[in-house]
Amino acid sequence: MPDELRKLLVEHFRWVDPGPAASHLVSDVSGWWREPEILARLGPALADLFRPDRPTVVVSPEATGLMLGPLVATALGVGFVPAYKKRPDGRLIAGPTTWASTTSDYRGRTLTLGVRDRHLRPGDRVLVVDDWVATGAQLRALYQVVAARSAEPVGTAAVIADCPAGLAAELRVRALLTGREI
Ligand SMILES: O=P(O)(O)OC[C@H]1O[C@H](OP(=O)(O)OP(=O)(O)O)[C@H](O)[C@@H]1O
Ligand SMILES: Nc1ncnc2[nH]cnc12
Repeated sequence: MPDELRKLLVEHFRWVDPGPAASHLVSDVSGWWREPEILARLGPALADLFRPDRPTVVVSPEATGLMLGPLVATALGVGFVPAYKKRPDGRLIAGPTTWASTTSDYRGRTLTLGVRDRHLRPGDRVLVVDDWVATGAQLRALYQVVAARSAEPVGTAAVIADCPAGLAAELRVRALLTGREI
């Protein structure tokens, strides 16, 4: 386990109080991108969690995942595919796209996540990468999208697994930190 990196991740993470109207603190991981050592080591550390599973592609949801996923894909020597969230303003993603809706996520939202069809091939071994797993709602929707494209979700590499061990096992989540450590 990369203990030095784990220490740096905790050090450069912030809980932020958005103000009196907010019901809970929000996470701020922006400090991770500002720290060159974290930026250099995070992709390889997450990639190592799944190297033996031989992923052929990395998929991550917007927004934070779009920064993290390419670091992991580069470390694995595979390609990267962004997953988009359907927008309330109706703006479309260009090209045929497979969508799946989430159950209620950690903020009580129901989201619809989509991936362009041409970027997932039958037989692809898909590694989902994200910063945080809470209810697993977004992961479940992404796994549905992957399966609908006849590809296989091998699991999820996350920085923080803030969920029960049973859920992490069911969704094949491997993480660098638990919710209690942050
Ligand atoms: O386990 P869940 O309940 O599905 O929640 C976890 C997801 O929620 C957060 O993203 P968010 O949608 O807040 O987007 P962000 O990356 O823009 O912060 C986080 O980055 C995960 O993608
Ligand atoms: N970014 C985040 N993702 C999931 N759960 C959270 N709880 C607080 N911040 C979070």
